[in-house]
Amino acid sequence: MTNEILKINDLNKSFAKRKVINKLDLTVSRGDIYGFIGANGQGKTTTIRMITGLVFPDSGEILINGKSVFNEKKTSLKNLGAMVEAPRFYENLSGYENLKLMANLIDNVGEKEIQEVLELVHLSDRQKDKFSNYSMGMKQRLGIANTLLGNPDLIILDEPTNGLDPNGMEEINELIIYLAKTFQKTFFISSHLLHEMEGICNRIGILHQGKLCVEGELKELLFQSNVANLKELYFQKVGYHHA
Ligand SMILES: Nc1ncnc2c1ncn2[C@@H]1O[C@H](COP(=O)(O)OP(=O)(O)OP(=O)(O)O)[C@@H](O)[C@H]1O
Repeated sequence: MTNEILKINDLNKSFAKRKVINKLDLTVSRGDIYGFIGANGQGKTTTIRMITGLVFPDSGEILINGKSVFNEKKTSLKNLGAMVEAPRFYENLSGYENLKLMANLIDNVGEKEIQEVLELVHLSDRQKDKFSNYSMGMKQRLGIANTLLGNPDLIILDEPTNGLDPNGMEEINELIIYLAKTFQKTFFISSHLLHEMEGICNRIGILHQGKLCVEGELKELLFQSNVANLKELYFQKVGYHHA
């Protein structure tokens, strides 16, 4: 078992003639809460869609636990749970019914595990409510419950706190930290919310112009760059542009 749970080597992706991802290298180690940070349109979602096998790169390599997402798709993706953009569920089904449908797609996931993941995200007592009646925070938590089905080691969350109020954000952040500490889950979280990321991530990578302009342990990066926080680090590395 490799300590590098996610490894991206020399990844490239263009749409029409626009290069979005340009020689991207990235490493996530087991146990990290990794913040994948970048401004709007820098290619975070595109990268995540490539990691989850939804989009094909032009070239390069993505390994999960040392297994290629493109050459060994089934084995590599078995160890991955992902919530890409907003979680998509059936509005007229309950939270439970939605999870049950997702669980049916995964080998060896039964009733017990569905109830366990609902408990973990604090939705047990609302599992029979229709998804359409859930608050945004509840919808995100159901999305995270879905990523936990099948007990993967690596969880990818694309902007998990986008649109949530401070209380909803705190709930999601606490849940991520709890799952990482209690079940040794590794998280790869994309966001442009610097303060949020600083609060939960041990390691970060800043995506700028298609590649990482900085990657490493957050505390070390702040120390080495002689800055007080992630926001200062971000502007030091990326620069400040008037819109
Ligand atoms: N299928 C597609 N066809 C053409 N262009 C695309 C496609 N998907 C993404 N792009 C373009 O690629 C660039 C990166 O988009 P992406 O959604 O990956 O960025 P992002 O960092 O996730 O941004 P945001 O924070 O706004 O979600 C954008 O310019 C976008 O318009």
